[in-house]
Amino acid sequence: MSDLYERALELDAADPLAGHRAKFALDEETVYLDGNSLGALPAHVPARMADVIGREWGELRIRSWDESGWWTAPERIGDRIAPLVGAAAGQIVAGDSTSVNVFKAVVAATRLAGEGRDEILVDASTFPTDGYIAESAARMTGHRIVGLDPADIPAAANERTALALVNHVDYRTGRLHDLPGTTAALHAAGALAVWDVCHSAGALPVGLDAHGVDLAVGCTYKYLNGGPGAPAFLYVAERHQDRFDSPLPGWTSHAEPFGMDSGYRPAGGAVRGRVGTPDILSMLALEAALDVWDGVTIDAVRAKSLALTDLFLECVRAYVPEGRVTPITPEAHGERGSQVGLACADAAAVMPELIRRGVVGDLRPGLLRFGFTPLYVGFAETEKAARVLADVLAETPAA
Ligand SMILES: Cc1ncc(COP(=O)(O)O)c(C=O)c1O
Ligand SMILES: Nc1c(O)cccc1C(=O)C[C@H](N)C(=O)O
Repeated sequence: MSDLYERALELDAADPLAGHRAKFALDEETVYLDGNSLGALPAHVPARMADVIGREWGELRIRSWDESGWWTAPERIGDRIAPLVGAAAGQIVAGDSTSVNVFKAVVAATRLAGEGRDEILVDASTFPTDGYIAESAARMTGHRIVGLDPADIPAAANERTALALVNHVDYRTGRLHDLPGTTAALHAAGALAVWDVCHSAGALPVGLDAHGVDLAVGCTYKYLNGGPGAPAFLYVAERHQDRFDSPLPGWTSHAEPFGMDSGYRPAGGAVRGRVGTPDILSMLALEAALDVWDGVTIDAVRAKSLALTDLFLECVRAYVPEGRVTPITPEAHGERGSQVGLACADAAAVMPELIRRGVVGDLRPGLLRFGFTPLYVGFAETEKAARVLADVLAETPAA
């Protein structure tokens, strides 16, 4: 038995979150390191969905909008997400996709920023959808996009900056960007901070309220385990809500939606971020999935996430043949999210073979990406993943 394997067993034995794995539909043979793309299914969700479909839809039908709480689900679920991202109640609404919420947030931020600020700073390494949407929003609002390394955004913010749209964790490298410092620098320049927290929500403390973030968007199908295509969420800080002017003012964000008024009058609070009819089945699957967080602190999740990624990096260094992979995830804890990216010239051949052998990660161009979900990933399986990776690389000729 290797020293690292023994250490992994000790870490599992001392892991305060170890018991949470049983809440998920996972098999013991697979090492699932793809929760940063699609979180695992919480085991109780199918029974809840059978009730939603069979009774709420099948028997109550239209009455469920009121009697089963369907109508208020977006803001109710927003309040369940809120503590996980450091937000007080009443500031988050669940619904639509992340892409759609990026659009709402960027356009609304230009309106909050007011006249005379004609630049939108965008994280140049952003997940593509944010860049595409920001570019289109900028064309519509008459702003100019300035693409920057997130580390350079604080120094670049000036009197022309309306907002910056930044990813909290880089989807490729797993680098954790400086949310408090960047937000403070943007505010000092009179600009707004819009954060994409897709890769940090449910993985590490975000502190939206504590750090004075203006607007944020995130998805729920990764570390929040909401299911494929689960609704995203939009955070609008309370201080901005009265002036939040949505570019998609659908009827469900109206102050009196069933008044069927031909003139738009926005609802107060987070409801103002809604658009059209909520996707109830996905929404209620997400709501049920959030039960796995009962009694879990995000600090405990963060501590385990760092221990998992530390162990994985150490095992990769110890086991993997020299020169075949290069970690692109920062070593410093303060700069690391909950995933490890390994640059690998042979990634396209290696990842399918890894998956065939039961180690499920993600393939991105030239990159092997492994996500660590502390609620259900253990230490011994993390050590095993590095060992299997080493075997696959040893058997795969270098490109
Ligand atoms: C940072 C980030 N933003 C946005 C998205 C996707 O947006 P959408 O949920 O609209 O597909 C992803 C992943 O798919 C992502 O990683
Ligand atoms: N949203 C996804 C999808 O609909 C299909 C496959 C993967 C995804 C992802 O979430 C990708 C992920 N955001 C990434 O960081 O690469």
